Amino acid sequence: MKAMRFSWKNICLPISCMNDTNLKKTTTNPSKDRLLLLSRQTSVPSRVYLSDFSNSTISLNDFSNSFLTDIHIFTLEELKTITQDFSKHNYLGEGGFGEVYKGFVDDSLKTGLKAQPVAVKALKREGGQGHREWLAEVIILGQLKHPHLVNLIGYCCEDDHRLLVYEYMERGNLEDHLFQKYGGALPWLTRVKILLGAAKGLDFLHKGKKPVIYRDFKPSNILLSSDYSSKLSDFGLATDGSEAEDSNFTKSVMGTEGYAAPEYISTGNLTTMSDVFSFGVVLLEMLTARKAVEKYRSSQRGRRSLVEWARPMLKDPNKLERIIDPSLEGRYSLEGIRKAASLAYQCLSHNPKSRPTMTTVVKTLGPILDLKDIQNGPFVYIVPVAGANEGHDVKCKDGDVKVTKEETEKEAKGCPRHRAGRRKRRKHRAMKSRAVYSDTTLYKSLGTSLYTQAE
Ligand SMILES: Nc1ncnc2c1ncn2[C@@H]1O[C@H](COP(=O)(O)OP(=O)(O)OP(=O)(O)O)[C@@H](O)[C@H]1O
Repeated sequence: MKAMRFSWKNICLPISCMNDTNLKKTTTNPSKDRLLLLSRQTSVPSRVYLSDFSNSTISLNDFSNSFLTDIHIFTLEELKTITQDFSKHNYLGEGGFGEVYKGFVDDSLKTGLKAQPVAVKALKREGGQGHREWLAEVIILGQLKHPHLVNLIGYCCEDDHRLLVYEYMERGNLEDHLFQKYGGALPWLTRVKILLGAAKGLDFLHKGKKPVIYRDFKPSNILLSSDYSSKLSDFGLATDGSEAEDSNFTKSVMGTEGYAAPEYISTGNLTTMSDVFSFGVVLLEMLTARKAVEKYRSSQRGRRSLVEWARPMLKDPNKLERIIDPSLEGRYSLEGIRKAASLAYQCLSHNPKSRPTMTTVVKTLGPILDLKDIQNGPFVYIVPVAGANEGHDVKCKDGDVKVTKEETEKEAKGCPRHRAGRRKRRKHRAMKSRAVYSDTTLYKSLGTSLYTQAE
């Protein structure tokens, strides 16, 4: 999905990817001196930060990439080969950075390269923001390795071409699953498992000496493996904490509408608590299967914030079930839902200091995964709502189209929906009906590791 970014910072770092053959061994630039020192290190190097590059004309190619962990440098020709010249058959999608293609690598391409499918992201060459984003991905993902961060396998930096090569994630991004682009509605425990993994990824980022602030936490940036293990991707907007000390670092607000913390939008002050707020938004999306920002032609202002709409109901046990994704068909632990709603409420606090840390979020979500008092209803087919964000208004069982009770209640509570063309949409949806699997079904088919806390 292309992000709807409400403001865009375009940092042009004075960095070149061309070899500087005249590079002197000592400079008057402390950042450059630090980089040269790091480049000569043979033992385990200390971490390199984004700010190390900001005042420097030094490039990644100017010194050995000793600080990058297991990162391969590819030529453009090699990446063309593995993606069949970026053919449309290999096309996976497009985001703000550029297009993404599937490829396959093995050690015939580079010695020591594990045989595996990969995703190759190619920077839009006309896009202004690209170089800083590309660099952030290489610097951060090239050094930080964790089971819940997508693995960066390598990069290409040739003339003005900037590409990134990641491990391939079989199930694509969470947004497509949650909003039912394909597959059945995600079962409750799968949602918890995905959230827990993503929370662990954020917690890891926040725990460093200089915390990494991810800044763009949203479902399209959470990738899923075959067993629904989640990994954070898209580190283009991430900041490793070093930039705040840098006078060149602008305080422009970046991110995606609906996910950014209110204090960050109003002051530009970015903290780890901004990520916690975004996590709360995604947690709310997982509970409701509604998008952070919903657009309505019929409503007065034309758009509605999920957070503002749902927040009052999160702490009211009598109202809570009204906002829960009806396609779950009640197949969830009520205690788990209540705990998750209470956690979302805390994450979405206006006061950043009242929000929990990601460590607390992980500790709260873990036990919810163990609550398996989940009802198993009959096997039903759900007709997904267009974008699943206009209200879960239509449910199809045995070919019937019915309007659910929730729909009536939601409308009564000021949750507007499109009326025009509804019949037409139902027909269209009925053709694309998808099965809803119970958690138990997935548990069996994917093995017992699915809902256990492996890491
Ligand atoms: N490692 C990967 N494995 C499999 N699919 C991927 C991988 N990385 C990206 N994709 C897919 O490529 C498409 C584009 O992803 P990308 O991360 O560039 O953009 P986005 O996150 O959808 O949008 P934005 O950049 O605006 O946040 C998405 O469909 C995504 O699921």
